[in-house]
Amino acid sequence: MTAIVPVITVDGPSGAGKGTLCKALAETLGWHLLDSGAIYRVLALAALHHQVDISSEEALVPLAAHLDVRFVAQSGQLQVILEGEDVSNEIRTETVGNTASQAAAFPRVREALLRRQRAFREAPGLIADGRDMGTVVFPDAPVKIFLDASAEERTHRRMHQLQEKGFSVNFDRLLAEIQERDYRDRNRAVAPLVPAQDALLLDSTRMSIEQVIDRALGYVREKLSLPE
Ligand SMILES: Nc1ncnc2c1ncn2[C@@H]1O[C@H](COP(=O)(O)OP(=O)(O)OP(=O)(O)O)[C@@H](O)[C@H]1O
Ligand SMILES: Nc1ccn([C@@H]2O[C@H](COP(=O)(O)O)[C@@H](O)[C@H]2O)c(=O)n1
Repeated sequence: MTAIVPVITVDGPSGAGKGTLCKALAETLGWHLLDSGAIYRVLALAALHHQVDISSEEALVPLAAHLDVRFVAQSGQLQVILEGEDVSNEIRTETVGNTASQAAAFPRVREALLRRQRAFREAPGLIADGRDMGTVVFPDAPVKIFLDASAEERTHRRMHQLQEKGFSVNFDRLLAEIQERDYRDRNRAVAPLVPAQDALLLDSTRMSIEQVIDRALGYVREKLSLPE
């Protein structure tokens, strides 16, 4: 009999700190990492590159089904390769994030990406970062975390992140973009951003990165009976 590979799901809105927490969990436990948002972002970028109409589910489904994307681990970073080109930085803009969220609202687009995401479930375990990891993609995951923070705090975090990369950012415009994306992700008909019923709710608004990691790791160890 094959053992079921354990999954830890971390869902939440943009800028809540999911990627940061997931990376720390993956490194500490030595497990695999799925950044499902990167898949939606790559789809958005492919649509922009190939002038595919982002408002057409019909046009997006074949693109999603045949998406030529690879994730390559290099010096502790995950490189995202689309059609042979390194797009790791290009997919991180708010424009691509917003386009991804429009494409992600289509049920058949989500369906086309489902198997690709589930294929990341490999021994010894998987940390899955996204919006619907605990509710749709891995509903049987033994550990689920929903990581949140206020929209203002998430905007501050994103602003610092973008400024560090040399982009100049307007707080109010960024907040409006984040709120627009939140609204779309939370209110779509399929796989909306909601906590799984059995998820630990973690509001990181007033928590440092270290506090979030400590709290999450404590919860994971308790749920999976792992030693300290
Ligand atoms: N608890 C925290 N306190 C302060 N800054 C944080 C905290 N958690 C994460 N950050 C910072 O906030 C920024 C966004 O974090 P991260 O990329 O992990 O968010 P995310 O939820 O994965 O966002 P997205 O879904 O858009 O990819 C990063 O610069 C990160 O260092
Ligand atoms: N499981 C997921 C992951 C992401 N999305 C959509 O993609 C957008 C970009 O995601 P990031 O985590 O990289 O910011 C996001 O706003 C969602 O619309 C999704 O639907 N499901």
